[in-house]
Amino acid sequence: MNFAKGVDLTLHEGTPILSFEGVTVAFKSPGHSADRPVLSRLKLTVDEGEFICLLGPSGCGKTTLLNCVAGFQPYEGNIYYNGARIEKPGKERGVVFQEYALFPWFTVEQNVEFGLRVNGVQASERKERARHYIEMVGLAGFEKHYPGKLSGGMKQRAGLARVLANEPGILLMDEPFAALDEQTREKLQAELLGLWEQQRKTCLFVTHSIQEAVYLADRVIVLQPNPARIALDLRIDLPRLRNRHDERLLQFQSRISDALREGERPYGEHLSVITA
Ligand SMILES: Nc1ncnc2c1ncn2[C@@H]1O[C@H](COP(=O)(O)OP(=O)(O)OP(=O)(O)O)[C@@H](O)[C@H]1O
Repeated sequence: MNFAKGVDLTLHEGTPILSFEGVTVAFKSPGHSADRPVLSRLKLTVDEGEFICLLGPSGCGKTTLLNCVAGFQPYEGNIYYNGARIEKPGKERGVVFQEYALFPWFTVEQNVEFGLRVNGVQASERKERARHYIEMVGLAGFEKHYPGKLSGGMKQRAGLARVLANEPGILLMDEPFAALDEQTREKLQAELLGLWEQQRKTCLFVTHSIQEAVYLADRVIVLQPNPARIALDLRIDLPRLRNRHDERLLQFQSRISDALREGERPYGEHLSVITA
């Protein structure tokens, strides 16, 4: 796999690709007659090629937001991807889950080919694309292995290859490395940036780790709950690959940590919305 050592990957096109306009999602809440809003009139714009990390306390609505973009979650308001309102799932929006989402009875190769088969891609192209993406994520030689024989990191590589093979324009990643040990997680973070350098796909990446967010993102967005609001929208304007001990990275971490703590104050004590 290609690594992006020393290359400035911070620049992006600056063209909006994804926009949220007044997005509201409310769920039934036990014991309450009215639905409880998780997202309320949320506004957000994402530029093409931008790598965004979403952080926020558990239950604040990160997955709900991602699910809306994936087309899994009905919502009020509008979310436009590439000019079209998102109404349902589409192969231009690829989702990478924490739990790998591999079929245990399929080999790596068959898992990677699965989405292509569903989308009617011809056998010869399926084989070629599977080979290409399996190699890209560093799993060449493991094509015939079943997921049960792979480590957590390898499973997530296979999960990534499966999504990349559909050649989506945007990657929606919901805590994809959360289940991995720290060493593997750090390795995959660097590898993901290597892939991102090659492909420059827009990424929306949910994480609970401040360190992961500042290492990966162009922009870190901190959400606060009830309903989700953007408490911080912070641009991490440092070249990649970043040194995890860089003083500037630590300063970004402490701003994010402050924004997360802000939500722990009793209602009414909040400062106004902070932006970078
Ligand atoms: N289908 C649903 N029906 C009812 N409530 C739901 C549903 N999906 C999510 N919720 C509620 O909406 C809120 C936001 O959930 P969501 O999973 O988006 O949060 P999150 O920020 O991703 O949390 P975590 O960090 O723990 O994964 C939670 O209170 C959750 O219980």
